[in-house]
Amino acid sequence: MTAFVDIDDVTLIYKGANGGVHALDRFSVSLQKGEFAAVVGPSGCGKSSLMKLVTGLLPPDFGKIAIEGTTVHGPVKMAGMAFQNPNLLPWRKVIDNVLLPLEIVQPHRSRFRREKERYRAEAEALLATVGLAGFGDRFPWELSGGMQQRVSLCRALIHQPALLMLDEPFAALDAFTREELWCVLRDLWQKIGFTVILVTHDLREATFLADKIHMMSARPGRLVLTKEVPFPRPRPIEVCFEPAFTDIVHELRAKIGEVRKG
Ligand SMILES: Nc1ncnc2c1ncn2[C@@H]1O[C@H](COP(=O)(O)OP(=O)(O)OP(=O)(O)O)[C@@H](O)[C@H]1O
Repeated sequence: MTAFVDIDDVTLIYKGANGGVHALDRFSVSLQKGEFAAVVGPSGCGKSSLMKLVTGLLPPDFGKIAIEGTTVHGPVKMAGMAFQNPNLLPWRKVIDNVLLPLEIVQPHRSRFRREKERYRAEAEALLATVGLAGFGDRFPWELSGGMQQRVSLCRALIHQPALLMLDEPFAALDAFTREELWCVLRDLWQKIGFTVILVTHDLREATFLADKIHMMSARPGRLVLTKEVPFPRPRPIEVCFEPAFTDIVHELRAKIGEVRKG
């Protein structure tokens, strides 16, 4: 079966003085449509760089990336993105933050004025799905960090992207809110069925959410391990307390400890 995302033998070197920074080295991973993949690895190993390559914000020096069989040569419109910082525009109401990509990305952009009411209804429905019904008219600064991150997920998904790219989206949240947001993401993914690449430092997060966990070496990032997570779907949060879950987290932690030492 053709991979939905095919990262094929990519190398990335940031040019600069002293020979530049060798960020990724011959990295290959592929994802099937609808798959949930997590990428973990030591700090600075090239995880965010990989996200930039997959979304077409940077070209690889060697190797190639293809999405649905088409080689990526520039920004990938079918991707939604969310980061550690929710990056909401403080002068726009929550609903207008969620609607922002539709004002930018075609074909929505040319329809936006004419069909604004329909788009608003879709945004309200998405906000309700993440537990923010009735919050559309608030401003971002009236919301907690966890609520802002829910808005950021809605903004990433409003144009119905086939691919969702998440770069440590829950890292700044407290442990309890983080687990709530894991469940929000799990439910959105199960309901909508997009493909996900999640970069995270949190091995419990990766094990709870992902179908497969890809571990990178210290820089330059190479693929050192792919771990399939065997727990059936839908996964209740209680799975995190099962011995088999803890075993996987320990196994990953031990491996990261080894690769950090090089
Ligand atoms: N624009 C850039 N120019 C030069 N070097 C860069 C640039 N962006 C990243 N790097 C370097 O490339 C390497 C990989 O960075 P990257 O941000 O991809 O790592 P990361 O795994 O996401 O890090 P962390 O886990 O700390 O967020 C680092 O050594 C970083 O300093």
